Amino acid sequence: MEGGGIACSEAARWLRAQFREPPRVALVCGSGLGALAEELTEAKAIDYRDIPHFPRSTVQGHAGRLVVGRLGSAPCAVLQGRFHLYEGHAPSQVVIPIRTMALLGVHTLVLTNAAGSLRPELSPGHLLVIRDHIDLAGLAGRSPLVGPNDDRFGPRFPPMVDAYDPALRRLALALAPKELRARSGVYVGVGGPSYETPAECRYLRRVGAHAVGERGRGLGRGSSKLTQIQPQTSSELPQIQPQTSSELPQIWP
Ligand SMILES: O=P(O)(O)O[C@H]1O[C@H](CO)[C@@H](O)[C@H]1O
Ligand SMILES: Nc1nc2[nH]cnc2c(=O)[nH]1
Repeated sequence: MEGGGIACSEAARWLRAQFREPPRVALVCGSGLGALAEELTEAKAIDYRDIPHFPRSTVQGHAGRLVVGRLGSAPCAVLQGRFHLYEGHAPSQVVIPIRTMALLGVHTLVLTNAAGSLRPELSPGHLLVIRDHIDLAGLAGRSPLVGPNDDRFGPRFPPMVDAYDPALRRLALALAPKELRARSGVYVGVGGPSYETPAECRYLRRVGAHAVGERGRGLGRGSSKLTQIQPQTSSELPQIQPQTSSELPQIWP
C-alpha cells in the first residue's frame, strides 16, 4: 500500500461511485470528536476498511468511518478518525484520506484534533485555531512530501506562509461559542505516542508552541485546523502559575 498517485486515484474512483454527490467540504475528526458526523443529513457511512488503500484506524476514539452527507446546504464529508505515524503508518499512508478528498473535489478542509496545552492559560475544553505549526517530524525528513512530487497535490517546494487559510481562521474565531475561549496559536507536531516530559514541554514552549500533538495538516489553500485541549498533559503544567482570564490576550502575538 502506498500514498502516491495510484492509491489515492483508485480510492477516489471507488468513492465517486458510492455517492450521489461528491463532497466539497471535508472535516477530519480527532480523538473523541467523531460525533460531528451526527450533524449531517442524508448521510451515508463507509468503513475505512472497505475503501481501497485506506489504512486501518487503530486509535481509541477514532471510529474509522467516512460519512458523507449535507451540512446545511454543503455536500460534506466527515472523516471519523485520522492516521498517525505512531500507529506504524508511513508518512505517505497518513495522507491518503486527505489526498483522496482533494481528488474527489473537496475545496475546503477543516482538521480537528485533541492536543496537550503548553500554556497555563490554555485549559481543557478550550479551542485553539491553528495559525501556524512546527512540524518536527517533517523538519527531520519524515514529511509525506518526501519522494517524487505529484503535481496534482501541489508544487515540489510548497510555500508555508498562511498554511492555514486566514479567512477560515477569522471565521472560526468569530463563530466559536464564547465558552470555548477560542484563540489562535501555534501547534507543534511530534511523533508520539508517549506524551512529553516536563523538559520537552519547556523546550516546545520556548520555541513558540501553544499546543502539542501528533501532527497533520491539509493541502495548500482552503484548509484550517482546530485543536481541542485535553484534560491530561505533562505533569509539569500544574506547577505553572495560571494567569487570570482578564490578562489573556484574545489572540497571541
Ligand atoms: O485527535 P488525534 O488526532 O487523535 O490526536 C491526539 O489524540 C491522541 C492521543 O491523545 C493522539 O493521536 C494525539 O495526537
Ligand atoms: N503529544 C501529545 N498529544 C496529545 N494529545 C492529547 N494530549 C496530548 C499531549 O499532551 N501530547
